[in-house]
Amino acid sequence: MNKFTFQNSTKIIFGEGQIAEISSNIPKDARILVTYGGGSIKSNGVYDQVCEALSDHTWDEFGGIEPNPQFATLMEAVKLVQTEGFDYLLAVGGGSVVDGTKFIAAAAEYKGSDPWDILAADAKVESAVPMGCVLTLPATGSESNMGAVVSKGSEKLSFGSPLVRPQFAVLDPAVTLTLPARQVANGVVDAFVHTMEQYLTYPVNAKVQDRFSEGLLQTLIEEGPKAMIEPEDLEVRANIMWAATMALNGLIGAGVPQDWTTHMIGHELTALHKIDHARTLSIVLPAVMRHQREAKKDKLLQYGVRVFGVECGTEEECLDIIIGRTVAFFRAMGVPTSLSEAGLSRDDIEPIVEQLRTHGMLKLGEHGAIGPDEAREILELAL
Ligand SMILES: NC(=O)c1ccc[n+]([C@@H]2O[C@H](COP(=O)([O-])OP(=O)(O)OC[C@H]3O[C@@H](n4cnc5c(N)ncnc54)[C@H](O)[C@@H]3O)[C@@H](O)[C@H]2O)c1
Repeated sequence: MNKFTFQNSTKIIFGEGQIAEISSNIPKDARILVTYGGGSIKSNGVYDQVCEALSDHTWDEFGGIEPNPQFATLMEAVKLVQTEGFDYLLAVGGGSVVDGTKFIAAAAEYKGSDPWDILAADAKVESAVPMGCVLTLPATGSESNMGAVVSKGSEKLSFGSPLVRPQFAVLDPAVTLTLPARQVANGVVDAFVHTMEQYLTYPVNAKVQDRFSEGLLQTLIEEGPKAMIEPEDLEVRANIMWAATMALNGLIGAGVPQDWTTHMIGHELTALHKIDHARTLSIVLPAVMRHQREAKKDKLLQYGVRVFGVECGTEEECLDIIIGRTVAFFRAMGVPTSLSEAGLSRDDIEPIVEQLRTHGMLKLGEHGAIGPDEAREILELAL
C-alpha cells in the first residue's frame, strides 16, 4: 500500500426526510444563497422542503445552473455573492449544481484577475465561501469531495481544493425517485467508473481499498439494473446513493495508484459532442480495458473473479469474458458502449486527440504511459 493522508470532513445526513436537518447545520446568522439547476426541484417537492427548513434563515436563490455547468452562468452567481454579501452557499441538485457551486464559492473570493485561471491555470484557491448541499442525483461524489468540473465553450476543465468540500451533504434517496431513467442509469455508470478508475491499475496489496471497491462495484451491478426495472424501490435507491458517495469521497482512492484516463478522454467527448458525462465513460472504459489488457492484467483478473465470479480456462479467455461482462452491465443500464452508438466515426477521433494535447493530457494512466498516440488507439478500439 502507498503512503496516504485521508481526511473527509463532510457531514453526511442520510435518509428520508433529512432535508429538514439543513436548518441546524447552517449558522443562524448566515446570509445564504441557494443554488439550483433547471427547476426540477420546484416540481418534485425538494424546493418546498428547503424553503421550510430555511424558514428561520435569511436567504435568496440563484437558479439556472445547467448540466455541465457553464462558466458564464456561474460568474453571474459570483457577482451576486459579491454584491449582496452572501456568506453561505447551499447547492440543491445533482453534480452539476454542486460542482458549479464549488466554483462560485472559490471564484467569489478569488483575488486574481480572471477566475477561469482556477480551472485553466491551476491558480491556487486561497479561500472560499462555505457551502453545504442537498443532493438530488447520486453519481458524481461531488457532495463530499473537493473536486469540480466546469465548462466554457468546448473547454471542460476541473479543479480541486479542500476549501470547497461541502460542510454537509443531505442524501435523501426519496428525492431521487423523480429522476428520469436516463439520469438513473447515468448515475450508476458514473459511480461504477469512478470506482474502476481507482481500482483498475496494478496490485499494491491494499486489501481494504480493493475490497471496498469490489463491494461498491458489486452493489452497483446488483442494484443498478433493479433501479431501471423497479424505479419505485426506495431501498434500491438508498444503496445506489450511498455507493455513489463512497465511490468518490477519497476513501477507496487513498494509498492506491489511480488511472483517470477514461474520465479525461470522456471530458473531451462531452466538450466536443455534448454526450452525457456517464455515457462518455461507458464508451471509453471498455476500450481502455482492451488497450491496457496486459498492463492491467492482474487487477482485471482479480476484478473478474471477485466481482463477477468468473471462472474460466486460460487467462486470455478470462480477460475476454471479464471485459464482455463489463460491457454487458453497461448495456443492461442502457448506455452506449461504442463511439458509433453515439453517432461518432473515425473522423471524430483526431479532434479529440488534439483537445487532449491542448489540455496537457500527455501522460495519462497509472504509469503515465498513455499519451496522445495511445489515446488515439483507445478511441479506435472504441469505434
Ligand atoms: N465533482 C466531481 O467529483 C465530479 C465527478 C464526476 C462528474 N462530475 C461532473 O458532474 C456533472 C454531472 O453531474 P450529474 O451526473 O450529477 O448530473 P447533472 O447534475 O448534470 O444532472 C443531470 C440532469 O438531471 C436533472 N436532475 C437532477 N436531479 C433530479 C431529480 N431528483 N429529479 C429529476 N431531475 C433531476 C438535472 O436537472 C439535469 O437536467 C458533469 O459536469 C461531470 O463532469 C463531477
